[in-house]
Amino acid sequence: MTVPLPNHPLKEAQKRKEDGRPVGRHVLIDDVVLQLRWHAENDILMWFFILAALFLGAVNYLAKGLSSHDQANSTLKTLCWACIGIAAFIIVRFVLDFIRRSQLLAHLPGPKPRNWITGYMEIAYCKQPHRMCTALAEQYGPIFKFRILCFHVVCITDPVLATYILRSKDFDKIRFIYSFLDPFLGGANLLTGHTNAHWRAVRKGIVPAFSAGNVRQAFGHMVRSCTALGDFMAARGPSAALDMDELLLRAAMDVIGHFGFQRNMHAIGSLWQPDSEDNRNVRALLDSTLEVVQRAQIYARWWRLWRTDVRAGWVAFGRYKGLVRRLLAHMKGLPPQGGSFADLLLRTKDPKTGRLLKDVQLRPEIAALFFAGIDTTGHTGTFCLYTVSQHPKAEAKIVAELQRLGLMPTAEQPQPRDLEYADMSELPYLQAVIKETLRMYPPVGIGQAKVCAARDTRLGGLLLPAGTLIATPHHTIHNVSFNWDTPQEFLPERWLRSGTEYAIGEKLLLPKQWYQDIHLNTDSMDPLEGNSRRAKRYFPFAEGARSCVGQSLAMTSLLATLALLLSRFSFRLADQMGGPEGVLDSERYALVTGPEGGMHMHAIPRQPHREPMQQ
Ligand code: HEM
Repeated sequence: MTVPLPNHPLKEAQKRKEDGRPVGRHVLIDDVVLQLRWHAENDILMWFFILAALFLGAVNYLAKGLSSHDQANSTLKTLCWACIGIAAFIIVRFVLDFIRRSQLLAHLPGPKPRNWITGYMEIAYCKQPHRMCTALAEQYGPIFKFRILCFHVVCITDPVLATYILRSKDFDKIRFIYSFLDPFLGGANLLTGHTNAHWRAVRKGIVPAFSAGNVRQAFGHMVRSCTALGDFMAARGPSAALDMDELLLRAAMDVIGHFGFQRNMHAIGSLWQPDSEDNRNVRALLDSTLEVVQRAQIYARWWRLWRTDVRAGWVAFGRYKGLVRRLLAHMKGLPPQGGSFADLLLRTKDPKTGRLLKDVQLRPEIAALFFAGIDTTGHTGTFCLYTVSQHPKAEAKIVAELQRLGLMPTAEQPQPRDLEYADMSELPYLQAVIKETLRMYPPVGIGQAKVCAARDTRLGGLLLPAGTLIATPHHTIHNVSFNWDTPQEFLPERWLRSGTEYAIGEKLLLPKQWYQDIHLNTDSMDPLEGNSRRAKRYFPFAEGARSCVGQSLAMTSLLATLALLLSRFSFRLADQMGGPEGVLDSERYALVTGPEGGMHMHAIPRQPHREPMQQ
């Protein structure tokens, strides 16, 4: 069906040798040409030859003045011309390839670039590219294309094709884009690396840490941390406009610190002592995590060290790395506890050497866990509180659910019983609220699948030329009118029906030939078809092999946090947020979508409320 795609053409030749397939001369030439093009697209080889030509030219010029050896000069000249020739060859090949790609994709609809050279660059630099993509999908349909510089991007929001791409092994993450994070995380890691043997070893090694048993074990800590957060909010009183985003990021940091590394991060506890060393550390850590996320786009201007924000970004990355080093030292000092994240990671072996991972390999994995877990969970919790505050009927239903479980203070029972792990499965409406919020505000809004084909690839009836980036933007898939009824409405009730995440109806969005050889269906009424055969239209945690490893932890921690906070408080948006329009305006995508400047809310205690816990 689709041509299996390697990430690098040389690897393809190697694989062919390993599989015992012929590696003829023409195949090798093909590989070399592909390799040159691959490098040209990554600029490396082209720049190498251009710089080499310039260098040799300069040496030749100097040598002319200093030496009378004509032969040396002519050798340098020849080398110089050879470099120019190779660089020109790469450029010509690249231009021809670019034209070919443009022609092959010409039949797809898409916005016209405002500027011929940069293409549709504004989507890469705007504050809300996820919303821009959604608007484009409404205008151009389930498949459209745009170009950023020389990169052609095909955006796929059709559920069948998107599900196929996310599940298929033929499409990998594009390292070119993810590798921009590596310097900040200390190297390639579970999140940013290729789907290769190393990734498989790490993923397989740490997956058991996220088992239901381990999440259950961490539950007591989640409850204690959120109760302390509630006590802090109660002490501040209803008139204070609390930045709920910061508070929930702190809660997420506490959960991940404890879950992953059995380390008390004091993120909530230190709120009581704003001038303490602990709070300063947490603030620095929080800032640096935020910096890593919000300033990830810094790569575009990392060298502008005269700019204070760029310098602040670098300082933050330095702090982040310091934290990771301390966490690794802490992990190594822990008694071995079979099954914990720290223990499993320390026992993971490098598939190349067969030895335990080295410190340089462990650090990026630790950084990635913090990076991937804190902002996603924190911002989701924030948007949940926001949506509930805007929908009193939904809030009333959550309150009724909590009341039924005896988790709300009542006149007869002013001190409700403690939240237990078993309650998590008894909160279907609150779960529906979280799912609906993740539909409308998926933190990874632009989606995971920036996958790149290294060879022409057939995707159903669509031929994707080599080098095309494929995006399956989660926000768009979740919010376009052709995938959902009334997508703009906050309707947790839709999640009370089973199978809501699957594409519904017999109707396919595109002509039948677009789906050739893709054996996924959109008939959600057929229970005989396994879920793996059904097309999805909901991917907050992505899908397939590269889906979120921490989703069970995230969902449990969100449920517990929201149940505890909503049982004690009712939330009202602070005036300074400027109402729903202001919140919409503040939304900012920087790898993760969050409210820029925080989400300020008043926490109004429900009567009668608990006594604040003594710190
Ligand atoms: C509401 C919360 C969360 C959401 C919506 C979320 C969403 C996602 C998504 C969409 C991806 C794929 C991203 C990409 O490949 O570009 C991802 C990957 C990942 N997430 Fe999460 N995540 C959440 C919480 C967490 C937590 C709590 C952890 C760990 C403590 C975590 C750890 C990871 C890791 C390690 C990956 C990379 C997995 C791989 O490629 O093998 N996430 N997450």
